[in-house]
Amino acid sequence: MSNPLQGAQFVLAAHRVSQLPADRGAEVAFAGRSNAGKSSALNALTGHKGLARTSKTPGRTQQMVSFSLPPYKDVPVSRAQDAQERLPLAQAEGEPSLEVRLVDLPGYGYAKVPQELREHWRQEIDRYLHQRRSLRGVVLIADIRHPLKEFDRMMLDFCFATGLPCHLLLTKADKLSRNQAAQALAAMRKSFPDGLHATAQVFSSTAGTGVDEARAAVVALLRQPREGVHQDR
Ligand SMILES: Nc1nc2c(ncn2[C@@H]2O[C@H](COP(=O)(O)OP(=O)(O)OP(=O)(O)O)[C@@H](O)[C@H]2O)c(=O)[nH]1
Repeated sequence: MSNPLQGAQFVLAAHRVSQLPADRGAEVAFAGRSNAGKSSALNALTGHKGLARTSKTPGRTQQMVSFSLPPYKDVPVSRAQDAQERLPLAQAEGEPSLEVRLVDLPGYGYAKVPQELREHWRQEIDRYLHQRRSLRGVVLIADIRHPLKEFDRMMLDFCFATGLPCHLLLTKADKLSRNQAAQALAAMRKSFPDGLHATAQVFSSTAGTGVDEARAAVVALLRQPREGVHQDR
């Protein structure tokens, strides 16, 4: 299967939402606690090993990092058809281009990050989720071996409250047997409240488990019409 997320390129790393690329087109944010495996997942999904830095030291991702999918960047509307054949997007009327981005949000919850910086990111992530009009959905990455933590719950609560779609990657599945992983997934799905616009899957960057499914989920999020997302975000 060809990779619809191939060719992702680093655009910029931002310390504030205001420093991110212009808020147009469509983007999907990758969120998760520090060390959950977010950078590894981004690398696996884009098929680009060195795209997001991976680290054995938790807390490395302390910036919002924006990646573009080049074929759709600055595609004039006259060529929209071409681009849509490759990654059909719900294009808002008057949209100047088909910019598509993935955004790596800072890993949350690493104890060694100074309190001041943690508070900064709590505020910026909140601002990002509430204000970013091009945001079509969130990929939440969590370690399949552990129950969801406060940050993960907050993210799901936010999605529930605003109607923002979420796809949960239960990663590091290679650390469990297939049966254990399936049970963890079933339990997770069961815990979703009715009305939460969320999907979940088993994933492993190391073993390549669930990569095609996750790519399809990201494309599905990018294709969400803007109206599908609650207007009061
Ligand atoms: N076994 C296993 N290890 C993984 C997997 N994904 C990531 N890891 C390991 O988990 C650690 C953290 O991975 P990262 O991808 O850097 O995690 P992150 O969430 O980006 O971390 P922060 O930079 O703290 O935000 C590294 O040692 C990875 O090698 C996986 O699917 N299986």
